[in-house]
Amino acid sequence: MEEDGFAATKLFNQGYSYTYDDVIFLPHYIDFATDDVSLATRLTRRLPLLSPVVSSPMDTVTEAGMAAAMASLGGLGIIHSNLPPQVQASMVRSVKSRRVPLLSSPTFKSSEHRIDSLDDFDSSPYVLVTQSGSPSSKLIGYVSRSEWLQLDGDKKDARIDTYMTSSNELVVPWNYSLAQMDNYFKEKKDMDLAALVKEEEVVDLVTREDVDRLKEYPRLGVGTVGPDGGWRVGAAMGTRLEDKERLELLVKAGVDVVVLDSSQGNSIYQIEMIKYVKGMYKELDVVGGNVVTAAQAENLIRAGVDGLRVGMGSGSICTTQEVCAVGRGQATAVYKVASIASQHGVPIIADGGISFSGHIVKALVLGASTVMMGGFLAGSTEAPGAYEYQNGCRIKKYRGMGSLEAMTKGSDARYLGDTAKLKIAQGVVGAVADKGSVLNFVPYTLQAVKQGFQDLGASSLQSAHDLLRSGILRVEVRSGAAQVEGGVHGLVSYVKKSF
Ligand SMILES: NC(=O)C1=CN([C@@H]2O[C@H](COP(=O)(O)OP(=O)(O)OC[C@H]3O[C@@H](n4cnc5c(N)ncnc54)[C@H](O)[C@@H]3O)[C@@H](O)[C@H]2O)C=CC1
Ligand SMILES: O=c1[nH]c(=O)c2[nH+]cn([C@@H]3O[C@H](COP(=O)(O)O)[C@@H](O)[C@H]3O)c2[nH]1
Ligand SMILES: [K+]
Repeated sequence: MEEDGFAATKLFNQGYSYTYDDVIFLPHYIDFATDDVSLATRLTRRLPLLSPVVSSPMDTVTEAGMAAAMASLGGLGIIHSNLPPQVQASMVRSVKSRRVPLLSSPTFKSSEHRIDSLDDFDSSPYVLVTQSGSPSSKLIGYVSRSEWLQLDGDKKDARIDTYMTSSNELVVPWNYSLAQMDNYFKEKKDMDLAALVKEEEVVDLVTREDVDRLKEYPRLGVGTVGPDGGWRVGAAMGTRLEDKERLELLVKAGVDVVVLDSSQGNSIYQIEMIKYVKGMYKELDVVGGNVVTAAQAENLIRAGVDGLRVGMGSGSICTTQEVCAVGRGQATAVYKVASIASQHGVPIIADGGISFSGHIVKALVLGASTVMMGGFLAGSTEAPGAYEYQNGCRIKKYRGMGSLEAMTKGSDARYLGDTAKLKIAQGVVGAVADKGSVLNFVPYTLQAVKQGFQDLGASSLQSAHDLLRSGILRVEVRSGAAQVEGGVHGLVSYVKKSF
């Protein structure tokens, strides 16, 4: 018999380090509709997700806004740790105190205060007025940016209570969903904002305009909701002594999972930290990594991890393979680590190197339970930072956590900044194009992933993994020419619009 394609085990045991673009799956048999594909999965042993997508713990990718949006999509955000532990913990709290994927962080004032300048409206079109001027007291009114701008010069400097709109009707429960917010605004025709209140504290405000914008995007499902009715959220931490204090604050804030953030997780530092976390906080799942080999994975599994993060040097901003000559092609890394982790029931996160939906299909079929993305999400509205213009293009900054710039900001200690003077970057600072809201492009991306699964005859992640391991699903390596052929070619010009 002529062999038609290869079983994955044959392909990945030939001494090559393959990346996603090197490999291609051969189609199998379709006996179900695209919408019958379920991408439901687990991030860790005990954390179920409806969508297999996770945002990277990077300071240009995941803060509270991204984490809330990822949770609303059924995925999860991991808040980076390149900031003081108190600030990271407050972001965790912020994500967990809302059920609409919006974050506006308004300025709070008391009625005797004055509005100093337009800066008070930087983060929100409204300033909220409470009895004491802090979020944890009774809401008595608000001032909108446009109203304040229309005031005469002198009036602008007057006490807020001389011109604010008084209202005691603005308040809605913190856990109102988008649909409930929409109903609220439909009923209250003359109201353009509502304040989310949790345990006597104003956690944020939602405007009619926000809700109308979100309604334009693909419909959200229930999202990743924890037992307390709030979004679930993860946080990154390191393996130093001071990270134990960070961990305590994160746990107090209600963090659902912690990720030990390192490029080479198979270290005495990480193994000790895994044991510490598992010993101290039995209910908390911990992700170890990064790893790219079975031996690394086995060590961390033995130490007690609940999930593994896979990838070394595959990230779009990574220079680790160039600088340190260590790493692995991401397709091989995912396949090899999944082979061992699946025997222990430990889910793996394929981290880095995702540029489009096909890469997600490859990662998931090769054994990952979720994909972690940095660059793919960094140009979105929800990523931290403001848009800028570069050569006429609207962009956002995206940088490696091992870039000199990110190290200087905060991760200095981890880079031996405390003991060594010679800093070596393992990442770059760059920019990515504006992609709009993740609430828009992620659902389309996931629909494309479902189409890939349908072509492979896999109606779920488990079924894809079974087809691959049994050798029914056939794989091949693409030659350089096959990769060119697989892309758009031979055109003078074209426009690529995917949805
Ligand atoms: N996935 C990837 O390919 C890569 C990711 N990165 C990202 O860059 C950031 C930093 O990664 P790393 O430099 O690997 O951070 P890291 O914190 O693991 O390591 C920094 C240095 O500190 C040392 N160290 C850690 N804990 C220690 C302890 N308790 N006592 C003494 N020394 C200790 C490590 O051995 C290493 O030399 C992370 O956000 C990571 O995700 C960086 C490079 C590659
Ligand atoms: O070599 C590196 N130097 C860095 O400075 C760096 N910062 C982040 N990361 C890793 O890259 C992942 C994101 O990759 P993508 O942009 O391809 O999604 C992330 O999730 C990380 O695993 C780094 N790797
Ligand atoms: K790279």
